[in-house]
Amino acid sequence: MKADIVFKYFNSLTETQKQRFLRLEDLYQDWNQKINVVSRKDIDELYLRHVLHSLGIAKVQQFNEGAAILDVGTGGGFPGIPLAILFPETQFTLVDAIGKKIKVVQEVIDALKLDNVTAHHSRVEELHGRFDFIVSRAVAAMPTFVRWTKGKIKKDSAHERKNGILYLKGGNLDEELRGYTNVQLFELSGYFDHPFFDTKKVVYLPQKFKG
Ligand SMILES: C[S@@+](CC[C@H](N)C(=O)[O-])C[C@H]1O[C@@H](n2cnc3c(N)ncnc32)[C@H](O)[C@@H]1O
Repeated sequence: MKADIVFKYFNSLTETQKQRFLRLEDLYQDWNQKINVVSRKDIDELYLRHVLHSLGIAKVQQFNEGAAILDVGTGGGFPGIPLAILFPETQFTLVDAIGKKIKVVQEVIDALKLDNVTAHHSRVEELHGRFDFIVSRAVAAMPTFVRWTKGKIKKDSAHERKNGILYLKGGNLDEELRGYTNVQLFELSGYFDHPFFDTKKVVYLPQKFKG
């Protein structure tokens, strides 16, 4: 069973969570035939490259009940959908600038009856509201991303860690992250034993407030 790789690293899932993870394969296979939201190469490795990778954020930060999380540029729903399955008491907002991607995300939300997720067709710069954490993968370089999401993080923290950005990135980030003195990198190879994660990281950038 392909979802086993997820169950191996998240071994205290409820039956509902397991069933939801298991359904992702059929849902994405089906939707990908109609609208290409996940690259053809990656769809065969959905649980490794998309689901488990998304859940790497959860190894770094557990989200509290009632917390608000924004997934910027969610595409087909990553990392937002796997995280919303894992944290059913946390509220997730998934946003993407491309309508057909949000249509797929909405179909997945409906099929799984995920009542803790809302999906919006919008550029993030035009979205209102404030969130505890902003999560993302493969959307923009950090300086652009920080500019787009400015003013969207709540000042008061509901978690031990300060509110901020949790971004899934790979490769050498020295150049891109130069100038962010408060950034922290978490190597996913420390949590998941598979070559796919060799260069993968969660980049945590705490929100800075003036005054
Ligand atoms: C490479 S895809 C990544 C999708 C998903 N995060 C993943 O990792 O599978 C980048 C996505 O970001 C979206 N995007 C880019 N700029 C955006 C913006 N300013 N606001 C909202 N979505 C944006 C694009 O429409 C696209 O779906």
